[in-house]
Amino acid sequence: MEHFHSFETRQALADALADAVAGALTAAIKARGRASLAVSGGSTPKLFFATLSTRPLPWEKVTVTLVDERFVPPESDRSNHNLLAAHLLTNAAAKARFVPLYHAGRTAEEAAVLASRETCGIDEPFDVAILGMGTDGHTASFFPGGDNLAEALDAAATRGVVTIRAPDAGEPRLTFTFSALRDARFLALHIEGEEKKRVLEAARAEGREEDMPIRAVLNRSLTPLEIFWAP
Ligand SMILES: O=C(O)[C@H](O)[C@@H](O)[C@H](O)[C@H](O)COP(=O)(O)O
Repeated sequence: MEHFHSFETRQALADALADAVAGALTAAIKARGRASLAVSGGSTPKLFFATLSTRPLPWEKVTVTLVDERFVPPESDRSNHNLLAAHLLTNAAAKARFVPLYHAGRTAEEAAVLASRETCGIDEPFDVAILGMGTDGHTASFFPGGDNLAEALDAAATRGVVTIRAPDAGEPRLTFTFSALRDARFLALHIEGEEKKRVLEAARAEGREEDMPIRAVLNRSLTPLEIFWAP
């Protein structure tokens, strides 16, 4: 099941997505005293992050982590941690607790084990998970041709963080498994531009998940997928 939300501008999308996320976090805090938010990196979410960061929430009760991370130090301009530090974990949201996936001085595999351990203290399921999508149909770090794709997409796999290496991924990646994302209480896909809309249409057509891993989310998520799109 999915709902498609279309906006005239990227700022209107950022406002609406920030409202929806703030609402979901507020509801979680009311129900359980705390909230969790897993976000994706890449270039698309900057405006949304900046907008969300100013929302007046009890951010000290919110734990933020990454859906996926590039295996680079946080100083790198390829780092999603770096992106969050600059755009999300600032303003009111500077009070949130951030749990990184990257670990210095470790192999990617060791970092995945550590990240799985450190993030398993976060309530399951995530209150909010926001996904992005690449024009090759990847989401999170579920890349076509990824060496660990079968495990990453296996709904029965242990929830946690695994490594993925893929020809188009650049550096090795750390990613939450599909099993850890598909039941988020609020699950959104944030995409912008006509090209990504066409890619989404192509993913909705029959085909193998391994070719366009976003299909796993479209077809097998346990929560209705809220798709936010602007030109
Ligand atoms: O670290 C990452 O690269 C991601 O989390 C990834 O899944 C991203 O959401 C898509 O690649 C879209 O990226 P863009 O927004 O840059 O198109």
